[in-house]
Amino acid sequence: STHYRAGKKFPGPQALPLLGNAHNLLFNDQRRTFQLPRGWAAKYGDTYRILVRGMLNLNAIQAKDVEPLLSSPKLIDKGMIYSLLHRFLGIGLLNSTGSKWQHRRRILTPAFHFNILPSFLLTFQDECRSLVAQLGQYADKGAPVALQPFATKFTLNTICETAMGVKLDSMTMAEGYRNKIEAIGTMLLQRLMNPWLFEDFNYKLSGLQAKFEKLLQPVHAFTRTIIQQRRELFHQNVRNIGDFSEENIYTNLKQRYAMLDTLLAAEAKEQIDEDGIREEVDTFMFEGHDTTSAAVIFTLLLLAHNPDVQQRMYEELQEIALSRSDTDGTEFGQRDYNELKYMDMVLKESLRLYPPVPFISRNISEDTMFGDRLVPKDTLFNVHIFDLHRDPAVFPDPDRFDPDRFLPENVAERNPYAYVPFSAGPRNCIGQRFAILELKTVLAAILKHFRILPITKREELVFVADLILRTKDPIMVKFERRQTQQ
Ligand code: HEM
Repeated sequence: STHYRAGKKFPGPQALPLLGNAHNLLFNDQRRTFQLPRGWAAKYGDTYRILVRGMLNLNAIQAKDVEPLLSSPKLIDKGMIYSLLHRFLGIGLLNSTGSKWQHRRRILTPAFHFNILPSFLLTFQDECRSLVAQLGQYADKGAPVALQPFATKFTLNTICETAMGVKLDSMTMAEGYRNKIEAIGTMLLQRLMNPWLFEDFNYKLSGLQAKFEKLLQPVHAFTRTIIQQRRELFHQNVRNIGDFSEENIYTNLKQRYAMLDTLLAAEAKEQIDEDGIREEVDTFMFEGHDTTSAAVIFTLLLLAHNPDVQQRMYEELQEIALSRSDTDGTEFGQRDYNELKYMDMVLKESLRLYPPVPFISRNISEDTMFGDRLVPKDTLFNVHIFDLHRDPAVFPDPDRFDPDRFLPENVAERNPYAYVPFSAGPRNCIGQRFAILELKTVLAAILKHFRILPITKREELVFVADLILRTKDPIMVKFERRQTQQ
């Protein structure tokens, strides 16, 4: 077939007649499933192919093939794995395509404009105060901290308030909602790990479908209730304001702006209906919390092992605090966070080594040339961000943590597609600036109060296959109060 012939131009493990490479993929546990592509990346050192059910499956690990894929305005269809998310998220910004995606992206882009970020910053800082108080209790006891529950609670609270305008901590439903979101993640993963469960028929037969629906029901109901409550508030306000113009939505509301308000304004203009709003709100809740949580965890781990880097970040924070022109409050403003150039480099290097989204996937929607090789329509084209970020030709000694890799002069020398933690091109992460500001806020808050001491070693990390970069065992550090606090 076309796929078989096209595949011959790419290196890859031997494919068996009929089976293709199914024998390589089946019966692996999560740990081996994560390791398998790492081994292939090292062995082939170039985009490699596998054949699954007669379909060509290409795996890019270098900028030269990532660039034409991600920069293309045409190759924007997501891979089939994303269809597992349909029942949960509907077909929203993350997994829609074509004109629907374009329309939604146009509606939602203003919600992430840099003018909006300051209102989100207030929420980040509220949640940081609560996080620092919790970590302080562990510091005082000298007890180790397993980072995941703290980081996830922080990011889920933050996204709930910024996307939906709901403070989770104030609600009895909060724990329940958090637990269900986590259980949904676990079930999605279970399905991902067992390809025979991909078929809806098999999923139903296994009894898992019913269990999944039972989890989804209250989560969807929660989102729907929030939308209805917020719609009432929104229309009360808008009646006063008199129109739906953008500056009114963002600046004149009595309550803090939430992304949902942008969707409600679009609804009032009949650009989206209630199910559409729910799709987008659930998408933000899903995409916006686990990713950022992973970034918090791995950055703290790296800092625990690099006290000199912590010290430099701490000094930078003090420098900015001293040089501030707007001394109206004690908290940093958006401009102050923008000045944290060294912290920025540290974060970038952390997202290089531990990209929260280690893997993305596209369905090639038309025959396309990659260099001198034809990639036929309906090829599944994966980008292994984890391996791309460890290309030794671009990042020498790739496992070494070195923020200087992101000095402007070093960045200038690289192909920008060699480093894509937020993807790139038309389908890049809409929440990128939001995430970076959130990460800077939480790092600043933690470094101001604590030294981070190591417990888990980097060499001990055992990664497991998942939608988000995750380890088999908890990642632990210790927090120690700084003597001098300002
Ligand atoms: C460190 C944190 C984050 C990382 C590493 C990250 C990474 C990514 C990546 C790699 C993609 C491309 C996915 C693909 O091609 O399938 C993406 C898309 C997306 N992200 Fe993020 N993300 C982060 C935070 C966020 C936040 C905070 C939000 C929302 C508030 C968000 C919302 C989205 C959405 C809606 C998309 C789909 C965009 C589209 O297809 O038009 N992300 N993200």
